[in-house]
Amino acid sequence: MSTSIPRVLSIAGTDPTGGAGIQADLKSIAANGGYGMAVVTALVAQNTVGVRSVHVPPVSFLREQLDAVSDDVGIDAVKIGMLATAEVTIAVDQWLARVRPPVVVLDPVMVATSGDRLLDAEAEQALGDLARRADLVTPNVPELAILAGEPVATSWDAVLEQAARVSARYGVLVLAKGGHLRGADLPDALVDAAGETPTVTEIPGVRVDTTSTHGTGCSLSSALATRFAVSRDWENALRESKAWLVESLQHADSLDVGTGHGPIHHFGGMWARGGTATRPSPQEVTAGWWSDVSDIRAEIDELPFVCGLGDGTLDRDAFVWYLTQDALYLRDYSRVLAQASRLAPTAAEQAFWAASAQGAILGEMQLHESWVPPETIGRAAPSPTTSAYLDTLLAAGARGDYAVLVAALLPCFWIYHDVGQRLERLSHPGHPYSSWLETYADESFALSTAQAVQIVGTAAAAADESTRTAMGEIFRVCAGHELAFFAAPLGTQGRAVGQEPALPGSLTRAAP
Ligand SMILES: Nc1ncnc2c1ncn2[C@@H]1O[C@H](COP(=O)(O)OP(=O)(O)OP(=O)(O)O)[C@@H](O)[C@H]1O
Ligand SMILES: Cc1ncc(COP(=O)(O)O)c(N)n1
Repeated sequence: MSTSIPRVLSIAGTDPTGGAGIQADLKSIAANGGYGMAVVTALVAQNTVGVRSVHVPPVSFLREQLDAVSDDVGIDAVKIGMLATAEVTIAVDQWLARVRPPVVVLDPVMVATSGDRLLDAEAEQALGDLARRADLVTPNVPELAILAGEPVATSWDAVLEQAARVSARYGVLVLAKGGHLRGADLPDALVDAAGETPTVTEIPGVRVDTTSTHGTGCSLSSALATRFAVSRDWENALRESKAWLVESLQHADSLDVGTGHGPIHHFGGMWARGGTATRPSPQEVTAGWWSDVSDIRAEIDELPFVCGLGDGTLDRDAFVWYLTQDALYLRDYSRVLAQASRLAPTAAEQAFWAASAQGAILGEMQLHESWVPPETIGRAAPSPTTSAYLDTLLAAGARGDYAVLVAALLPCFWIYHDVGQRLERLSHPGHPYSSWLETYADESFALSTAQAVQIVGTAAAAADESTRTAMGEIFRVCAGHELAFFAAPLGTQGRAVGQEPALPGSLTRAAP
């Protein structure tokens, strides 16, 4: 198969109330992981109570529909349902002979649950020929009896024996279904008597207490075609399809459709597990956060410290004070990066954070040591601003929520790279801070930043709503810490070294 999403074609009749026929097939194919396509054999005026009338379009038009699909789209599996007439059955048989789709599941629909005929009596011979071409036939108990040319079986053992005779007669695998028998147990079995050694693979089940069973056969056969197209294993496909069908029956009563036998809820389990809320892409999340901190970024760009760093007029003592604080910051920042590596869900992310931890402690320490002697760093104490930033990061690391932790780590990459890129353009051979300016704009830091943005964005897109909100909040808090960190050496008003300013306005809005 060329794609992991199987393209499954249903050839069947319609049910305008959406519970059976082609409408049910398309829902079932989608719920079981396939791309559904549909060619209509007959238009049926029916509802949950019964069939009112059947309109069979000209067979030439059926052929046109079938060719329109197969001339254009690769077909991974076909499910055949209601065929209505012998002429339609023969046309489908001829198309199958020509196109040879890799998987064919035939649900030999003859009589609706309501008792109405959905296949002309004279079409039964043609249906037998079609069964020979199928990989799996899925008759209910009365349909099995017609295929066998025998009376209807009334016990599960009799159903299995009849299924074996049908399997041998048509040379096809048969799904024997217990749906029409009475009792709390509801087994299904794959019966193969076409080869040398007959086999019966029984999957036990219990009856779900509901009257909403309209379209179970249509839905099960579509699920089987879809799942087999992927797994190539009938037993596995049946186990999975039956588990899905049971949960769809369990959710059926939450629908309010019709006054007769209602439909199953094809997406009941899926909605309960995953809801219907959409999720933003990784890029949308991180772009949103970036624009949310545009005020903080603008404040950083205007800081006297950043402007002085760019034009080289910054007081050297202020720069050394900044680097000393940065060195103290980087030691613990590296530990928090290592914690992200410890919590990472994939080997690639583990390696990324571990490499970043090493980069922070080695590469950047070298830069600091060329400006500030290690003894000076050893004697220095972290300023309140440095401590506040580190406390936020260390606490996020200690809480152990990977997604929130990496969102907290991101501004240090992204804002530094962003500011660094602009400052680097101002660097020149005689610039007093050129070695610093060039570090944060270099290519490997740009690559690390892009990787960090990608990792954090992916974690945010996969996270639930409340985690994603917490990630965005801590991203803004840490962007605020970046602003405070750049502001600290001079203060927002350009104060002297050592006199740390009060927190800038933007920080008071988002407390760690
Ligand atoms: N009440 C139920 N509880 C659990 N499983 C059920 C129930 N009703 C039907 N099923 C499942 O649905 C499958 C199809 O049911 P059934 O044998 O009635 O086929 P069918 O008559 O072809 O269906 P349809 O109602 O579409 O004509 C069964 O194999 C069984 O696994
Ligand atoms: C078009 C079409 N195909 C199949 C069925 C069988 O389903 P059920 O036996 O649940 O009525 C149906 N009613 N309509």
